[in-house]
Amino acid sequence: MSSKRRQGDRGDPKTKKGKREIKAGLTESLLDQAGRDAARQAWERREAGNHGSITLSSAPFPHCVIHPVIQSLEFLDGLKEELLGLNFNEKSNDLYKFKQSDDLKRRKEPHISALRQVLFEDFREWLSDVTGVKLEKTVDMSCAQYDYTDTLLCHDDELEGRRFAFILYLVPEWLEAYGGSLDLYNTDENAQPGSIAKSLIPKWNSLVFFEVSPISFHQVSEVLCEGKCRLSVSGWFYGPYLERPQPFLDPLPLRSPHIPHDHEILYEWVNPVYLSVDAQSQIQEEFEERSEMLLKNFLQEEKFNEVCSVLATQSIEWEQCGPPNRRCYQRARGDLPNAISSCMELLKSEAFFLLLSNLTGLSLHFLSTNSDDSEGEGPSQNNQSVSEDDSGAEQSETEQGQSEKVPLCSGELRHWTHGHYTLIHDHDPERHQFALDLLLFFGCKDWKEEYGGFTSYIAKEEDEELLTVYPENNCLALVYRDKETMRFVKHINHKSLERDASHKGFWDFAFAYHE
Ligand SMILES: O=C(O)CCC(=O)C(=O)O
Ligand SMILES: [Fe+2]
Repeated sequence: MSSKRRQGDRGDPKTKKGKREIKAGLTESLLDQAGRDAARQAWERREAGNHGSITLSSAPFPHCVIHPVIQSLEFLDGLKEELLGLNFNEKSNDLYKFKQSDDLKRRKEPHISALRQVLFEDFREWLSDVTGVKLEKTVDMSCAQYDYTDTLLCHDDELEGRRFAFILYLVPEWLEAYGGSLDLYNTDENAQPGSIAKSLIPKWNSLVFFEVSPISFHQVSEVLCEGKCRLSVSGWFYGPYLERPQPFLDPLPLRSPHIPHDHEILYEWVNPVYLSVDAQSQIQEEFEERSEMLLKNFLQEEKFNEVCSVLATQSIEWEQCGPPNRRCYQRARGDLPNAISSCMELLKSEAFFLLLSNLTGLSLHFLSTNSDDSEGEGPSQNNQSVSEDDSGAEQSETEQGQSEKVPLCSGELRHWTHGHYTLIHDHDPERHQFALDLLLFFGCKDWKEEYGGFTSYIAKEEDEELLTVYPENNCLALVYRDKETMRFVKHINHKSLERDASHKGFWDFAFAYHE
């Protein structure tokens, strides 16, 4: 059957219903033998330079821009028309937001077929020759459309067998200010991305390719201009599998036991409606069922307002958190203004651990009545986590062989503004753990869902969304997360600046509590 299909694809187009053959010719520089030899030599020596329409560069990792790449401009117009006629699907997750066409592997449109042929036959042959990598015939290409606020955040493209990534740009005249550049990242001694080393502005009829490697970190920066469509065809060439180095592990956030503080601190800070025994047992019942809870107006109003105004007006030392393939936001450090450090203290206090135990049914304090030893079961057997099918069986596992477990917490004050996000990644030390997540929001007035900045909880492997927490003033979100649950904060896009052009964004206290 495959030979039949191949024949069908390649049947002589001139005679087929008398149609004119559509061919996408490559630029002279790619056909010329002398140019090819020069490019091969330069690639081998990692030498930057121009060879006709080919520009080779080696920093921050080997890549190449070919402009122009296709000889016939008429062909590209036809191609663009066919591409825009395809069905596009909105794609959105932690890493990206853009529109992707149906797979181009089997499309029969004449220009798309011709492009497939020229890229995966003629160009692949050139690429193989120049780079010395034997490339397979595997076709992997799709069409992407990035509009206002779309982005593809920092990633390395690594997947078994991918050796070269390519992108053919079909964009109108493009300016740096439009965003949508292909940014290439520097990497540090741990092969983690840092700053942006180079931004490539997309150009009509240009093709970029780069070697996929453990350091080929890149992003499509957010498109900042309304009404501009960044259209491209991209994909990968496959070859022999390369060994990957061991992944870099993030250090585990520092966890500490509660700090001594009696319940006075609760009466000072927390809305009294959450302090009555009745309210707490009602909340606990609901939490045990749903594993999540939003407590509105959580702090007393004056306290909330005080923290808000300090956040907005007093100087706080913010540290940029990375690496960009994992996160991008600001974390408070150093000496904090009084109102802020007192709020931190509240969340770390013994009284607060007990309050959380009462609100959730988790055993975060030895005085909590939640450890149902009498039934001979683990402390929180009755707590179903946000991932549905959890039996809670792993609860009895001891952590790092500790015989006596002390409830612990870690937490930080974070600032969220345009361009910030967190990503799900395989080497998150917080993954595969049970935890009670706490988020408490400030400065979110008029924040809209379309800005991003919400926290999404998803089930591992499936892209199924379990729960989304939207930033909301003085709202305390509690989520019991299990080993199968992952979370991310959605990229905050350019629209967020319509709310406050001064990049104020919002703030949250983000804590995790472990039984
Ligand atoms: O469109 C671009 O410039 C890059 C696309 C990309 O990195 C990808 O699709 O993996
Ligand atoms: Fe990529």
